Amino acid sequence: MSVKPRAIHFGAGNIGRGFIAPLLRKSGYHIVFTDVDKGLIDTINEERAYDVHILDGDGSMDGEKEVLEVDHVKGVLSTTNDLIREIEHPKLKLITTAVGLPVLDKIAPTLAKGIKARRAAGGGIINIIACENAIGATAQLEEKVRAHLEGGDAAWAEQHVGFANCSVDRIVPPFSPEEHDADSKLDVGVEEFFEWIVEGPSLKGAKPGALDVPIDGLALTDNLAAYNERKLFTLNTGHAITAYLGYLRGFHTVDQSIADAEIADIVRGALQAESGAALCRKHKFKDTEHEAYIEKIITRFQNAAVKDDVVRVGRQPLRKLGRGDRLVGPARMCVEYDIPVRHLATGIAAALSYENEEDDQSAEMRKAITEKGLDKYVVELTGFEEGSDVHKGILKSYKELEGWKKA
Ligand SMILES: NC(=O)C1=CN([C@@H]2O[C@H](COP(=O)(O)OP(=O)(O)OC[C@H]3O[C@@H](n4cnc5c(N)ncnc54)[C@H](O)[C@@H]3O)[C@@H](O)[C@H]2O)C=CC1
Ligand SMILES: O=P(O)(O)OC[C@H]1O[C@](O)(CO)[C@@H](O)[C@@H]1O
Repeated sequence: MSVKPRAIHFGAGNIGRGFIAPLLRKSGYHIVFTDVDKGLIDTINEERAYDVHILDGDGSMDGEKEVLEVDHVKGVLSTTNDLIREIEHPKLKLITTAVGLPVLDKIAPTLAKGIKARRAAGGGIINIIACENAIGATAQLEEKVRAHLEGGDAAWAEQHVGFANCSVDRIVPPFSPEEHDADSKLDVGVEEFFEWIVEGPSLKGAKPGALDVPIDGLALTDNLAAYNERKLFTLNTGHAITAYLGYLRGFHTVDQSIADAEIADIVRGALQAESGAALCRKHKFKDTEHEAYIEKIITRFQNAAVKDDVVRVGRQPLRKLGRGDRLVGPARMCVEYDIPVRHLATGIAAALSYENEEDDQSAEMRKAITEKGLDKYVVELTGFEEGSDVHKGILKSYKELEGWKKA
């Protein structure tokens, strides 16, 4: 008897359609997208399929290397009871999310309601994986879901719902169907590279530590912390620095920015001698392998076919300046290992210099710098003491970058 497993994916956006769904579909899952965007859900239900354009080409086919179809998809609005019925569905095996970290708060009550309904319907085990750019995103979601469960429901969830953290890596910027002569506005453009690493021991199922229906392209690990930090403090660190410095220089895309020799030197300096050195010390990555990992990432930034906007990559600078996030996080790790952080300090200063009225966090940051003064604000944001080497380095770079703005 065929299994026909089902998966619900929260957030039918770029990562959902361009990364998670294609892998699930290839592995035999039927995908139910759920989103707050009614227009998007209606389109999914009208079209039932879309194409994923692999943007790693040589310039022929508009920079496209391959086009892959994702079919058998449907959509339900996340604000309706249809979603609860989907969570009850006996063939449901997996729930994934890619909605943005702050949105996990909003979906947690719905997930808890769905879990209660699944228990009442006599449903079986499911696993939940939050595919967001943050360390421990699923653990954060789990805590929020559990806050809405009590008594028998909480005990049932303990036995029947696995919450597994993961690291997700694929560059999926907004895609223009018109530019690519694409058939559907659901189509999405992605780089060829992807990496999805999931914490195996947290998964529940017939075989502990594994999914009952394995996903081709998903790797399991019992050491997620290392891969999570490797990805966030390399890909995201380099990407953010490239974006903020590029923005200051007036570039529009990541590939334009990384083609600037000075920017590329700063990014390499931050990733190799600083975050890379700390990551290798902490997680015992081999130097040569880590160097190759960095170089592969720089090649990915150079991919002109994805046309990744620096404004997208730099979005929400205050989140990116969080103490555990991609800029301050690796700098703090370097300090722990006595590694000087000249280039990371420049990256932090570039984020602090980000001036884009259309980004609420940029506006909030500019206001705070004016009201509190940069010295104090850097202490508040980063936790680095006033007068420490890193603190001084950030202030010095911030001044130097003022010259970039005028250039
Ligand atoms: N785009 C990328 O290259 C990558 C993104 N990520 C992470 O994936 C997450 C999603 O990013 P994108 O796909 O780029 O964003 P996106 O904006 O393209 O998609 C997010 C989707 O979530 C939906 N949504 C918002 N609130 C919702 C709610 N309450 N319930 C259900 N759906 C809701 C939105 O309507 C939208 O369709 C973020 O955490 C991002 O950091 C991670 C790796 C790569
Ligand atoms: O999605 P965020 O966290 O705002 O950051 C953008 C980053 O996420 C990615 O979309 C994928 O990791 C990168 O392109 C970029 O570094």
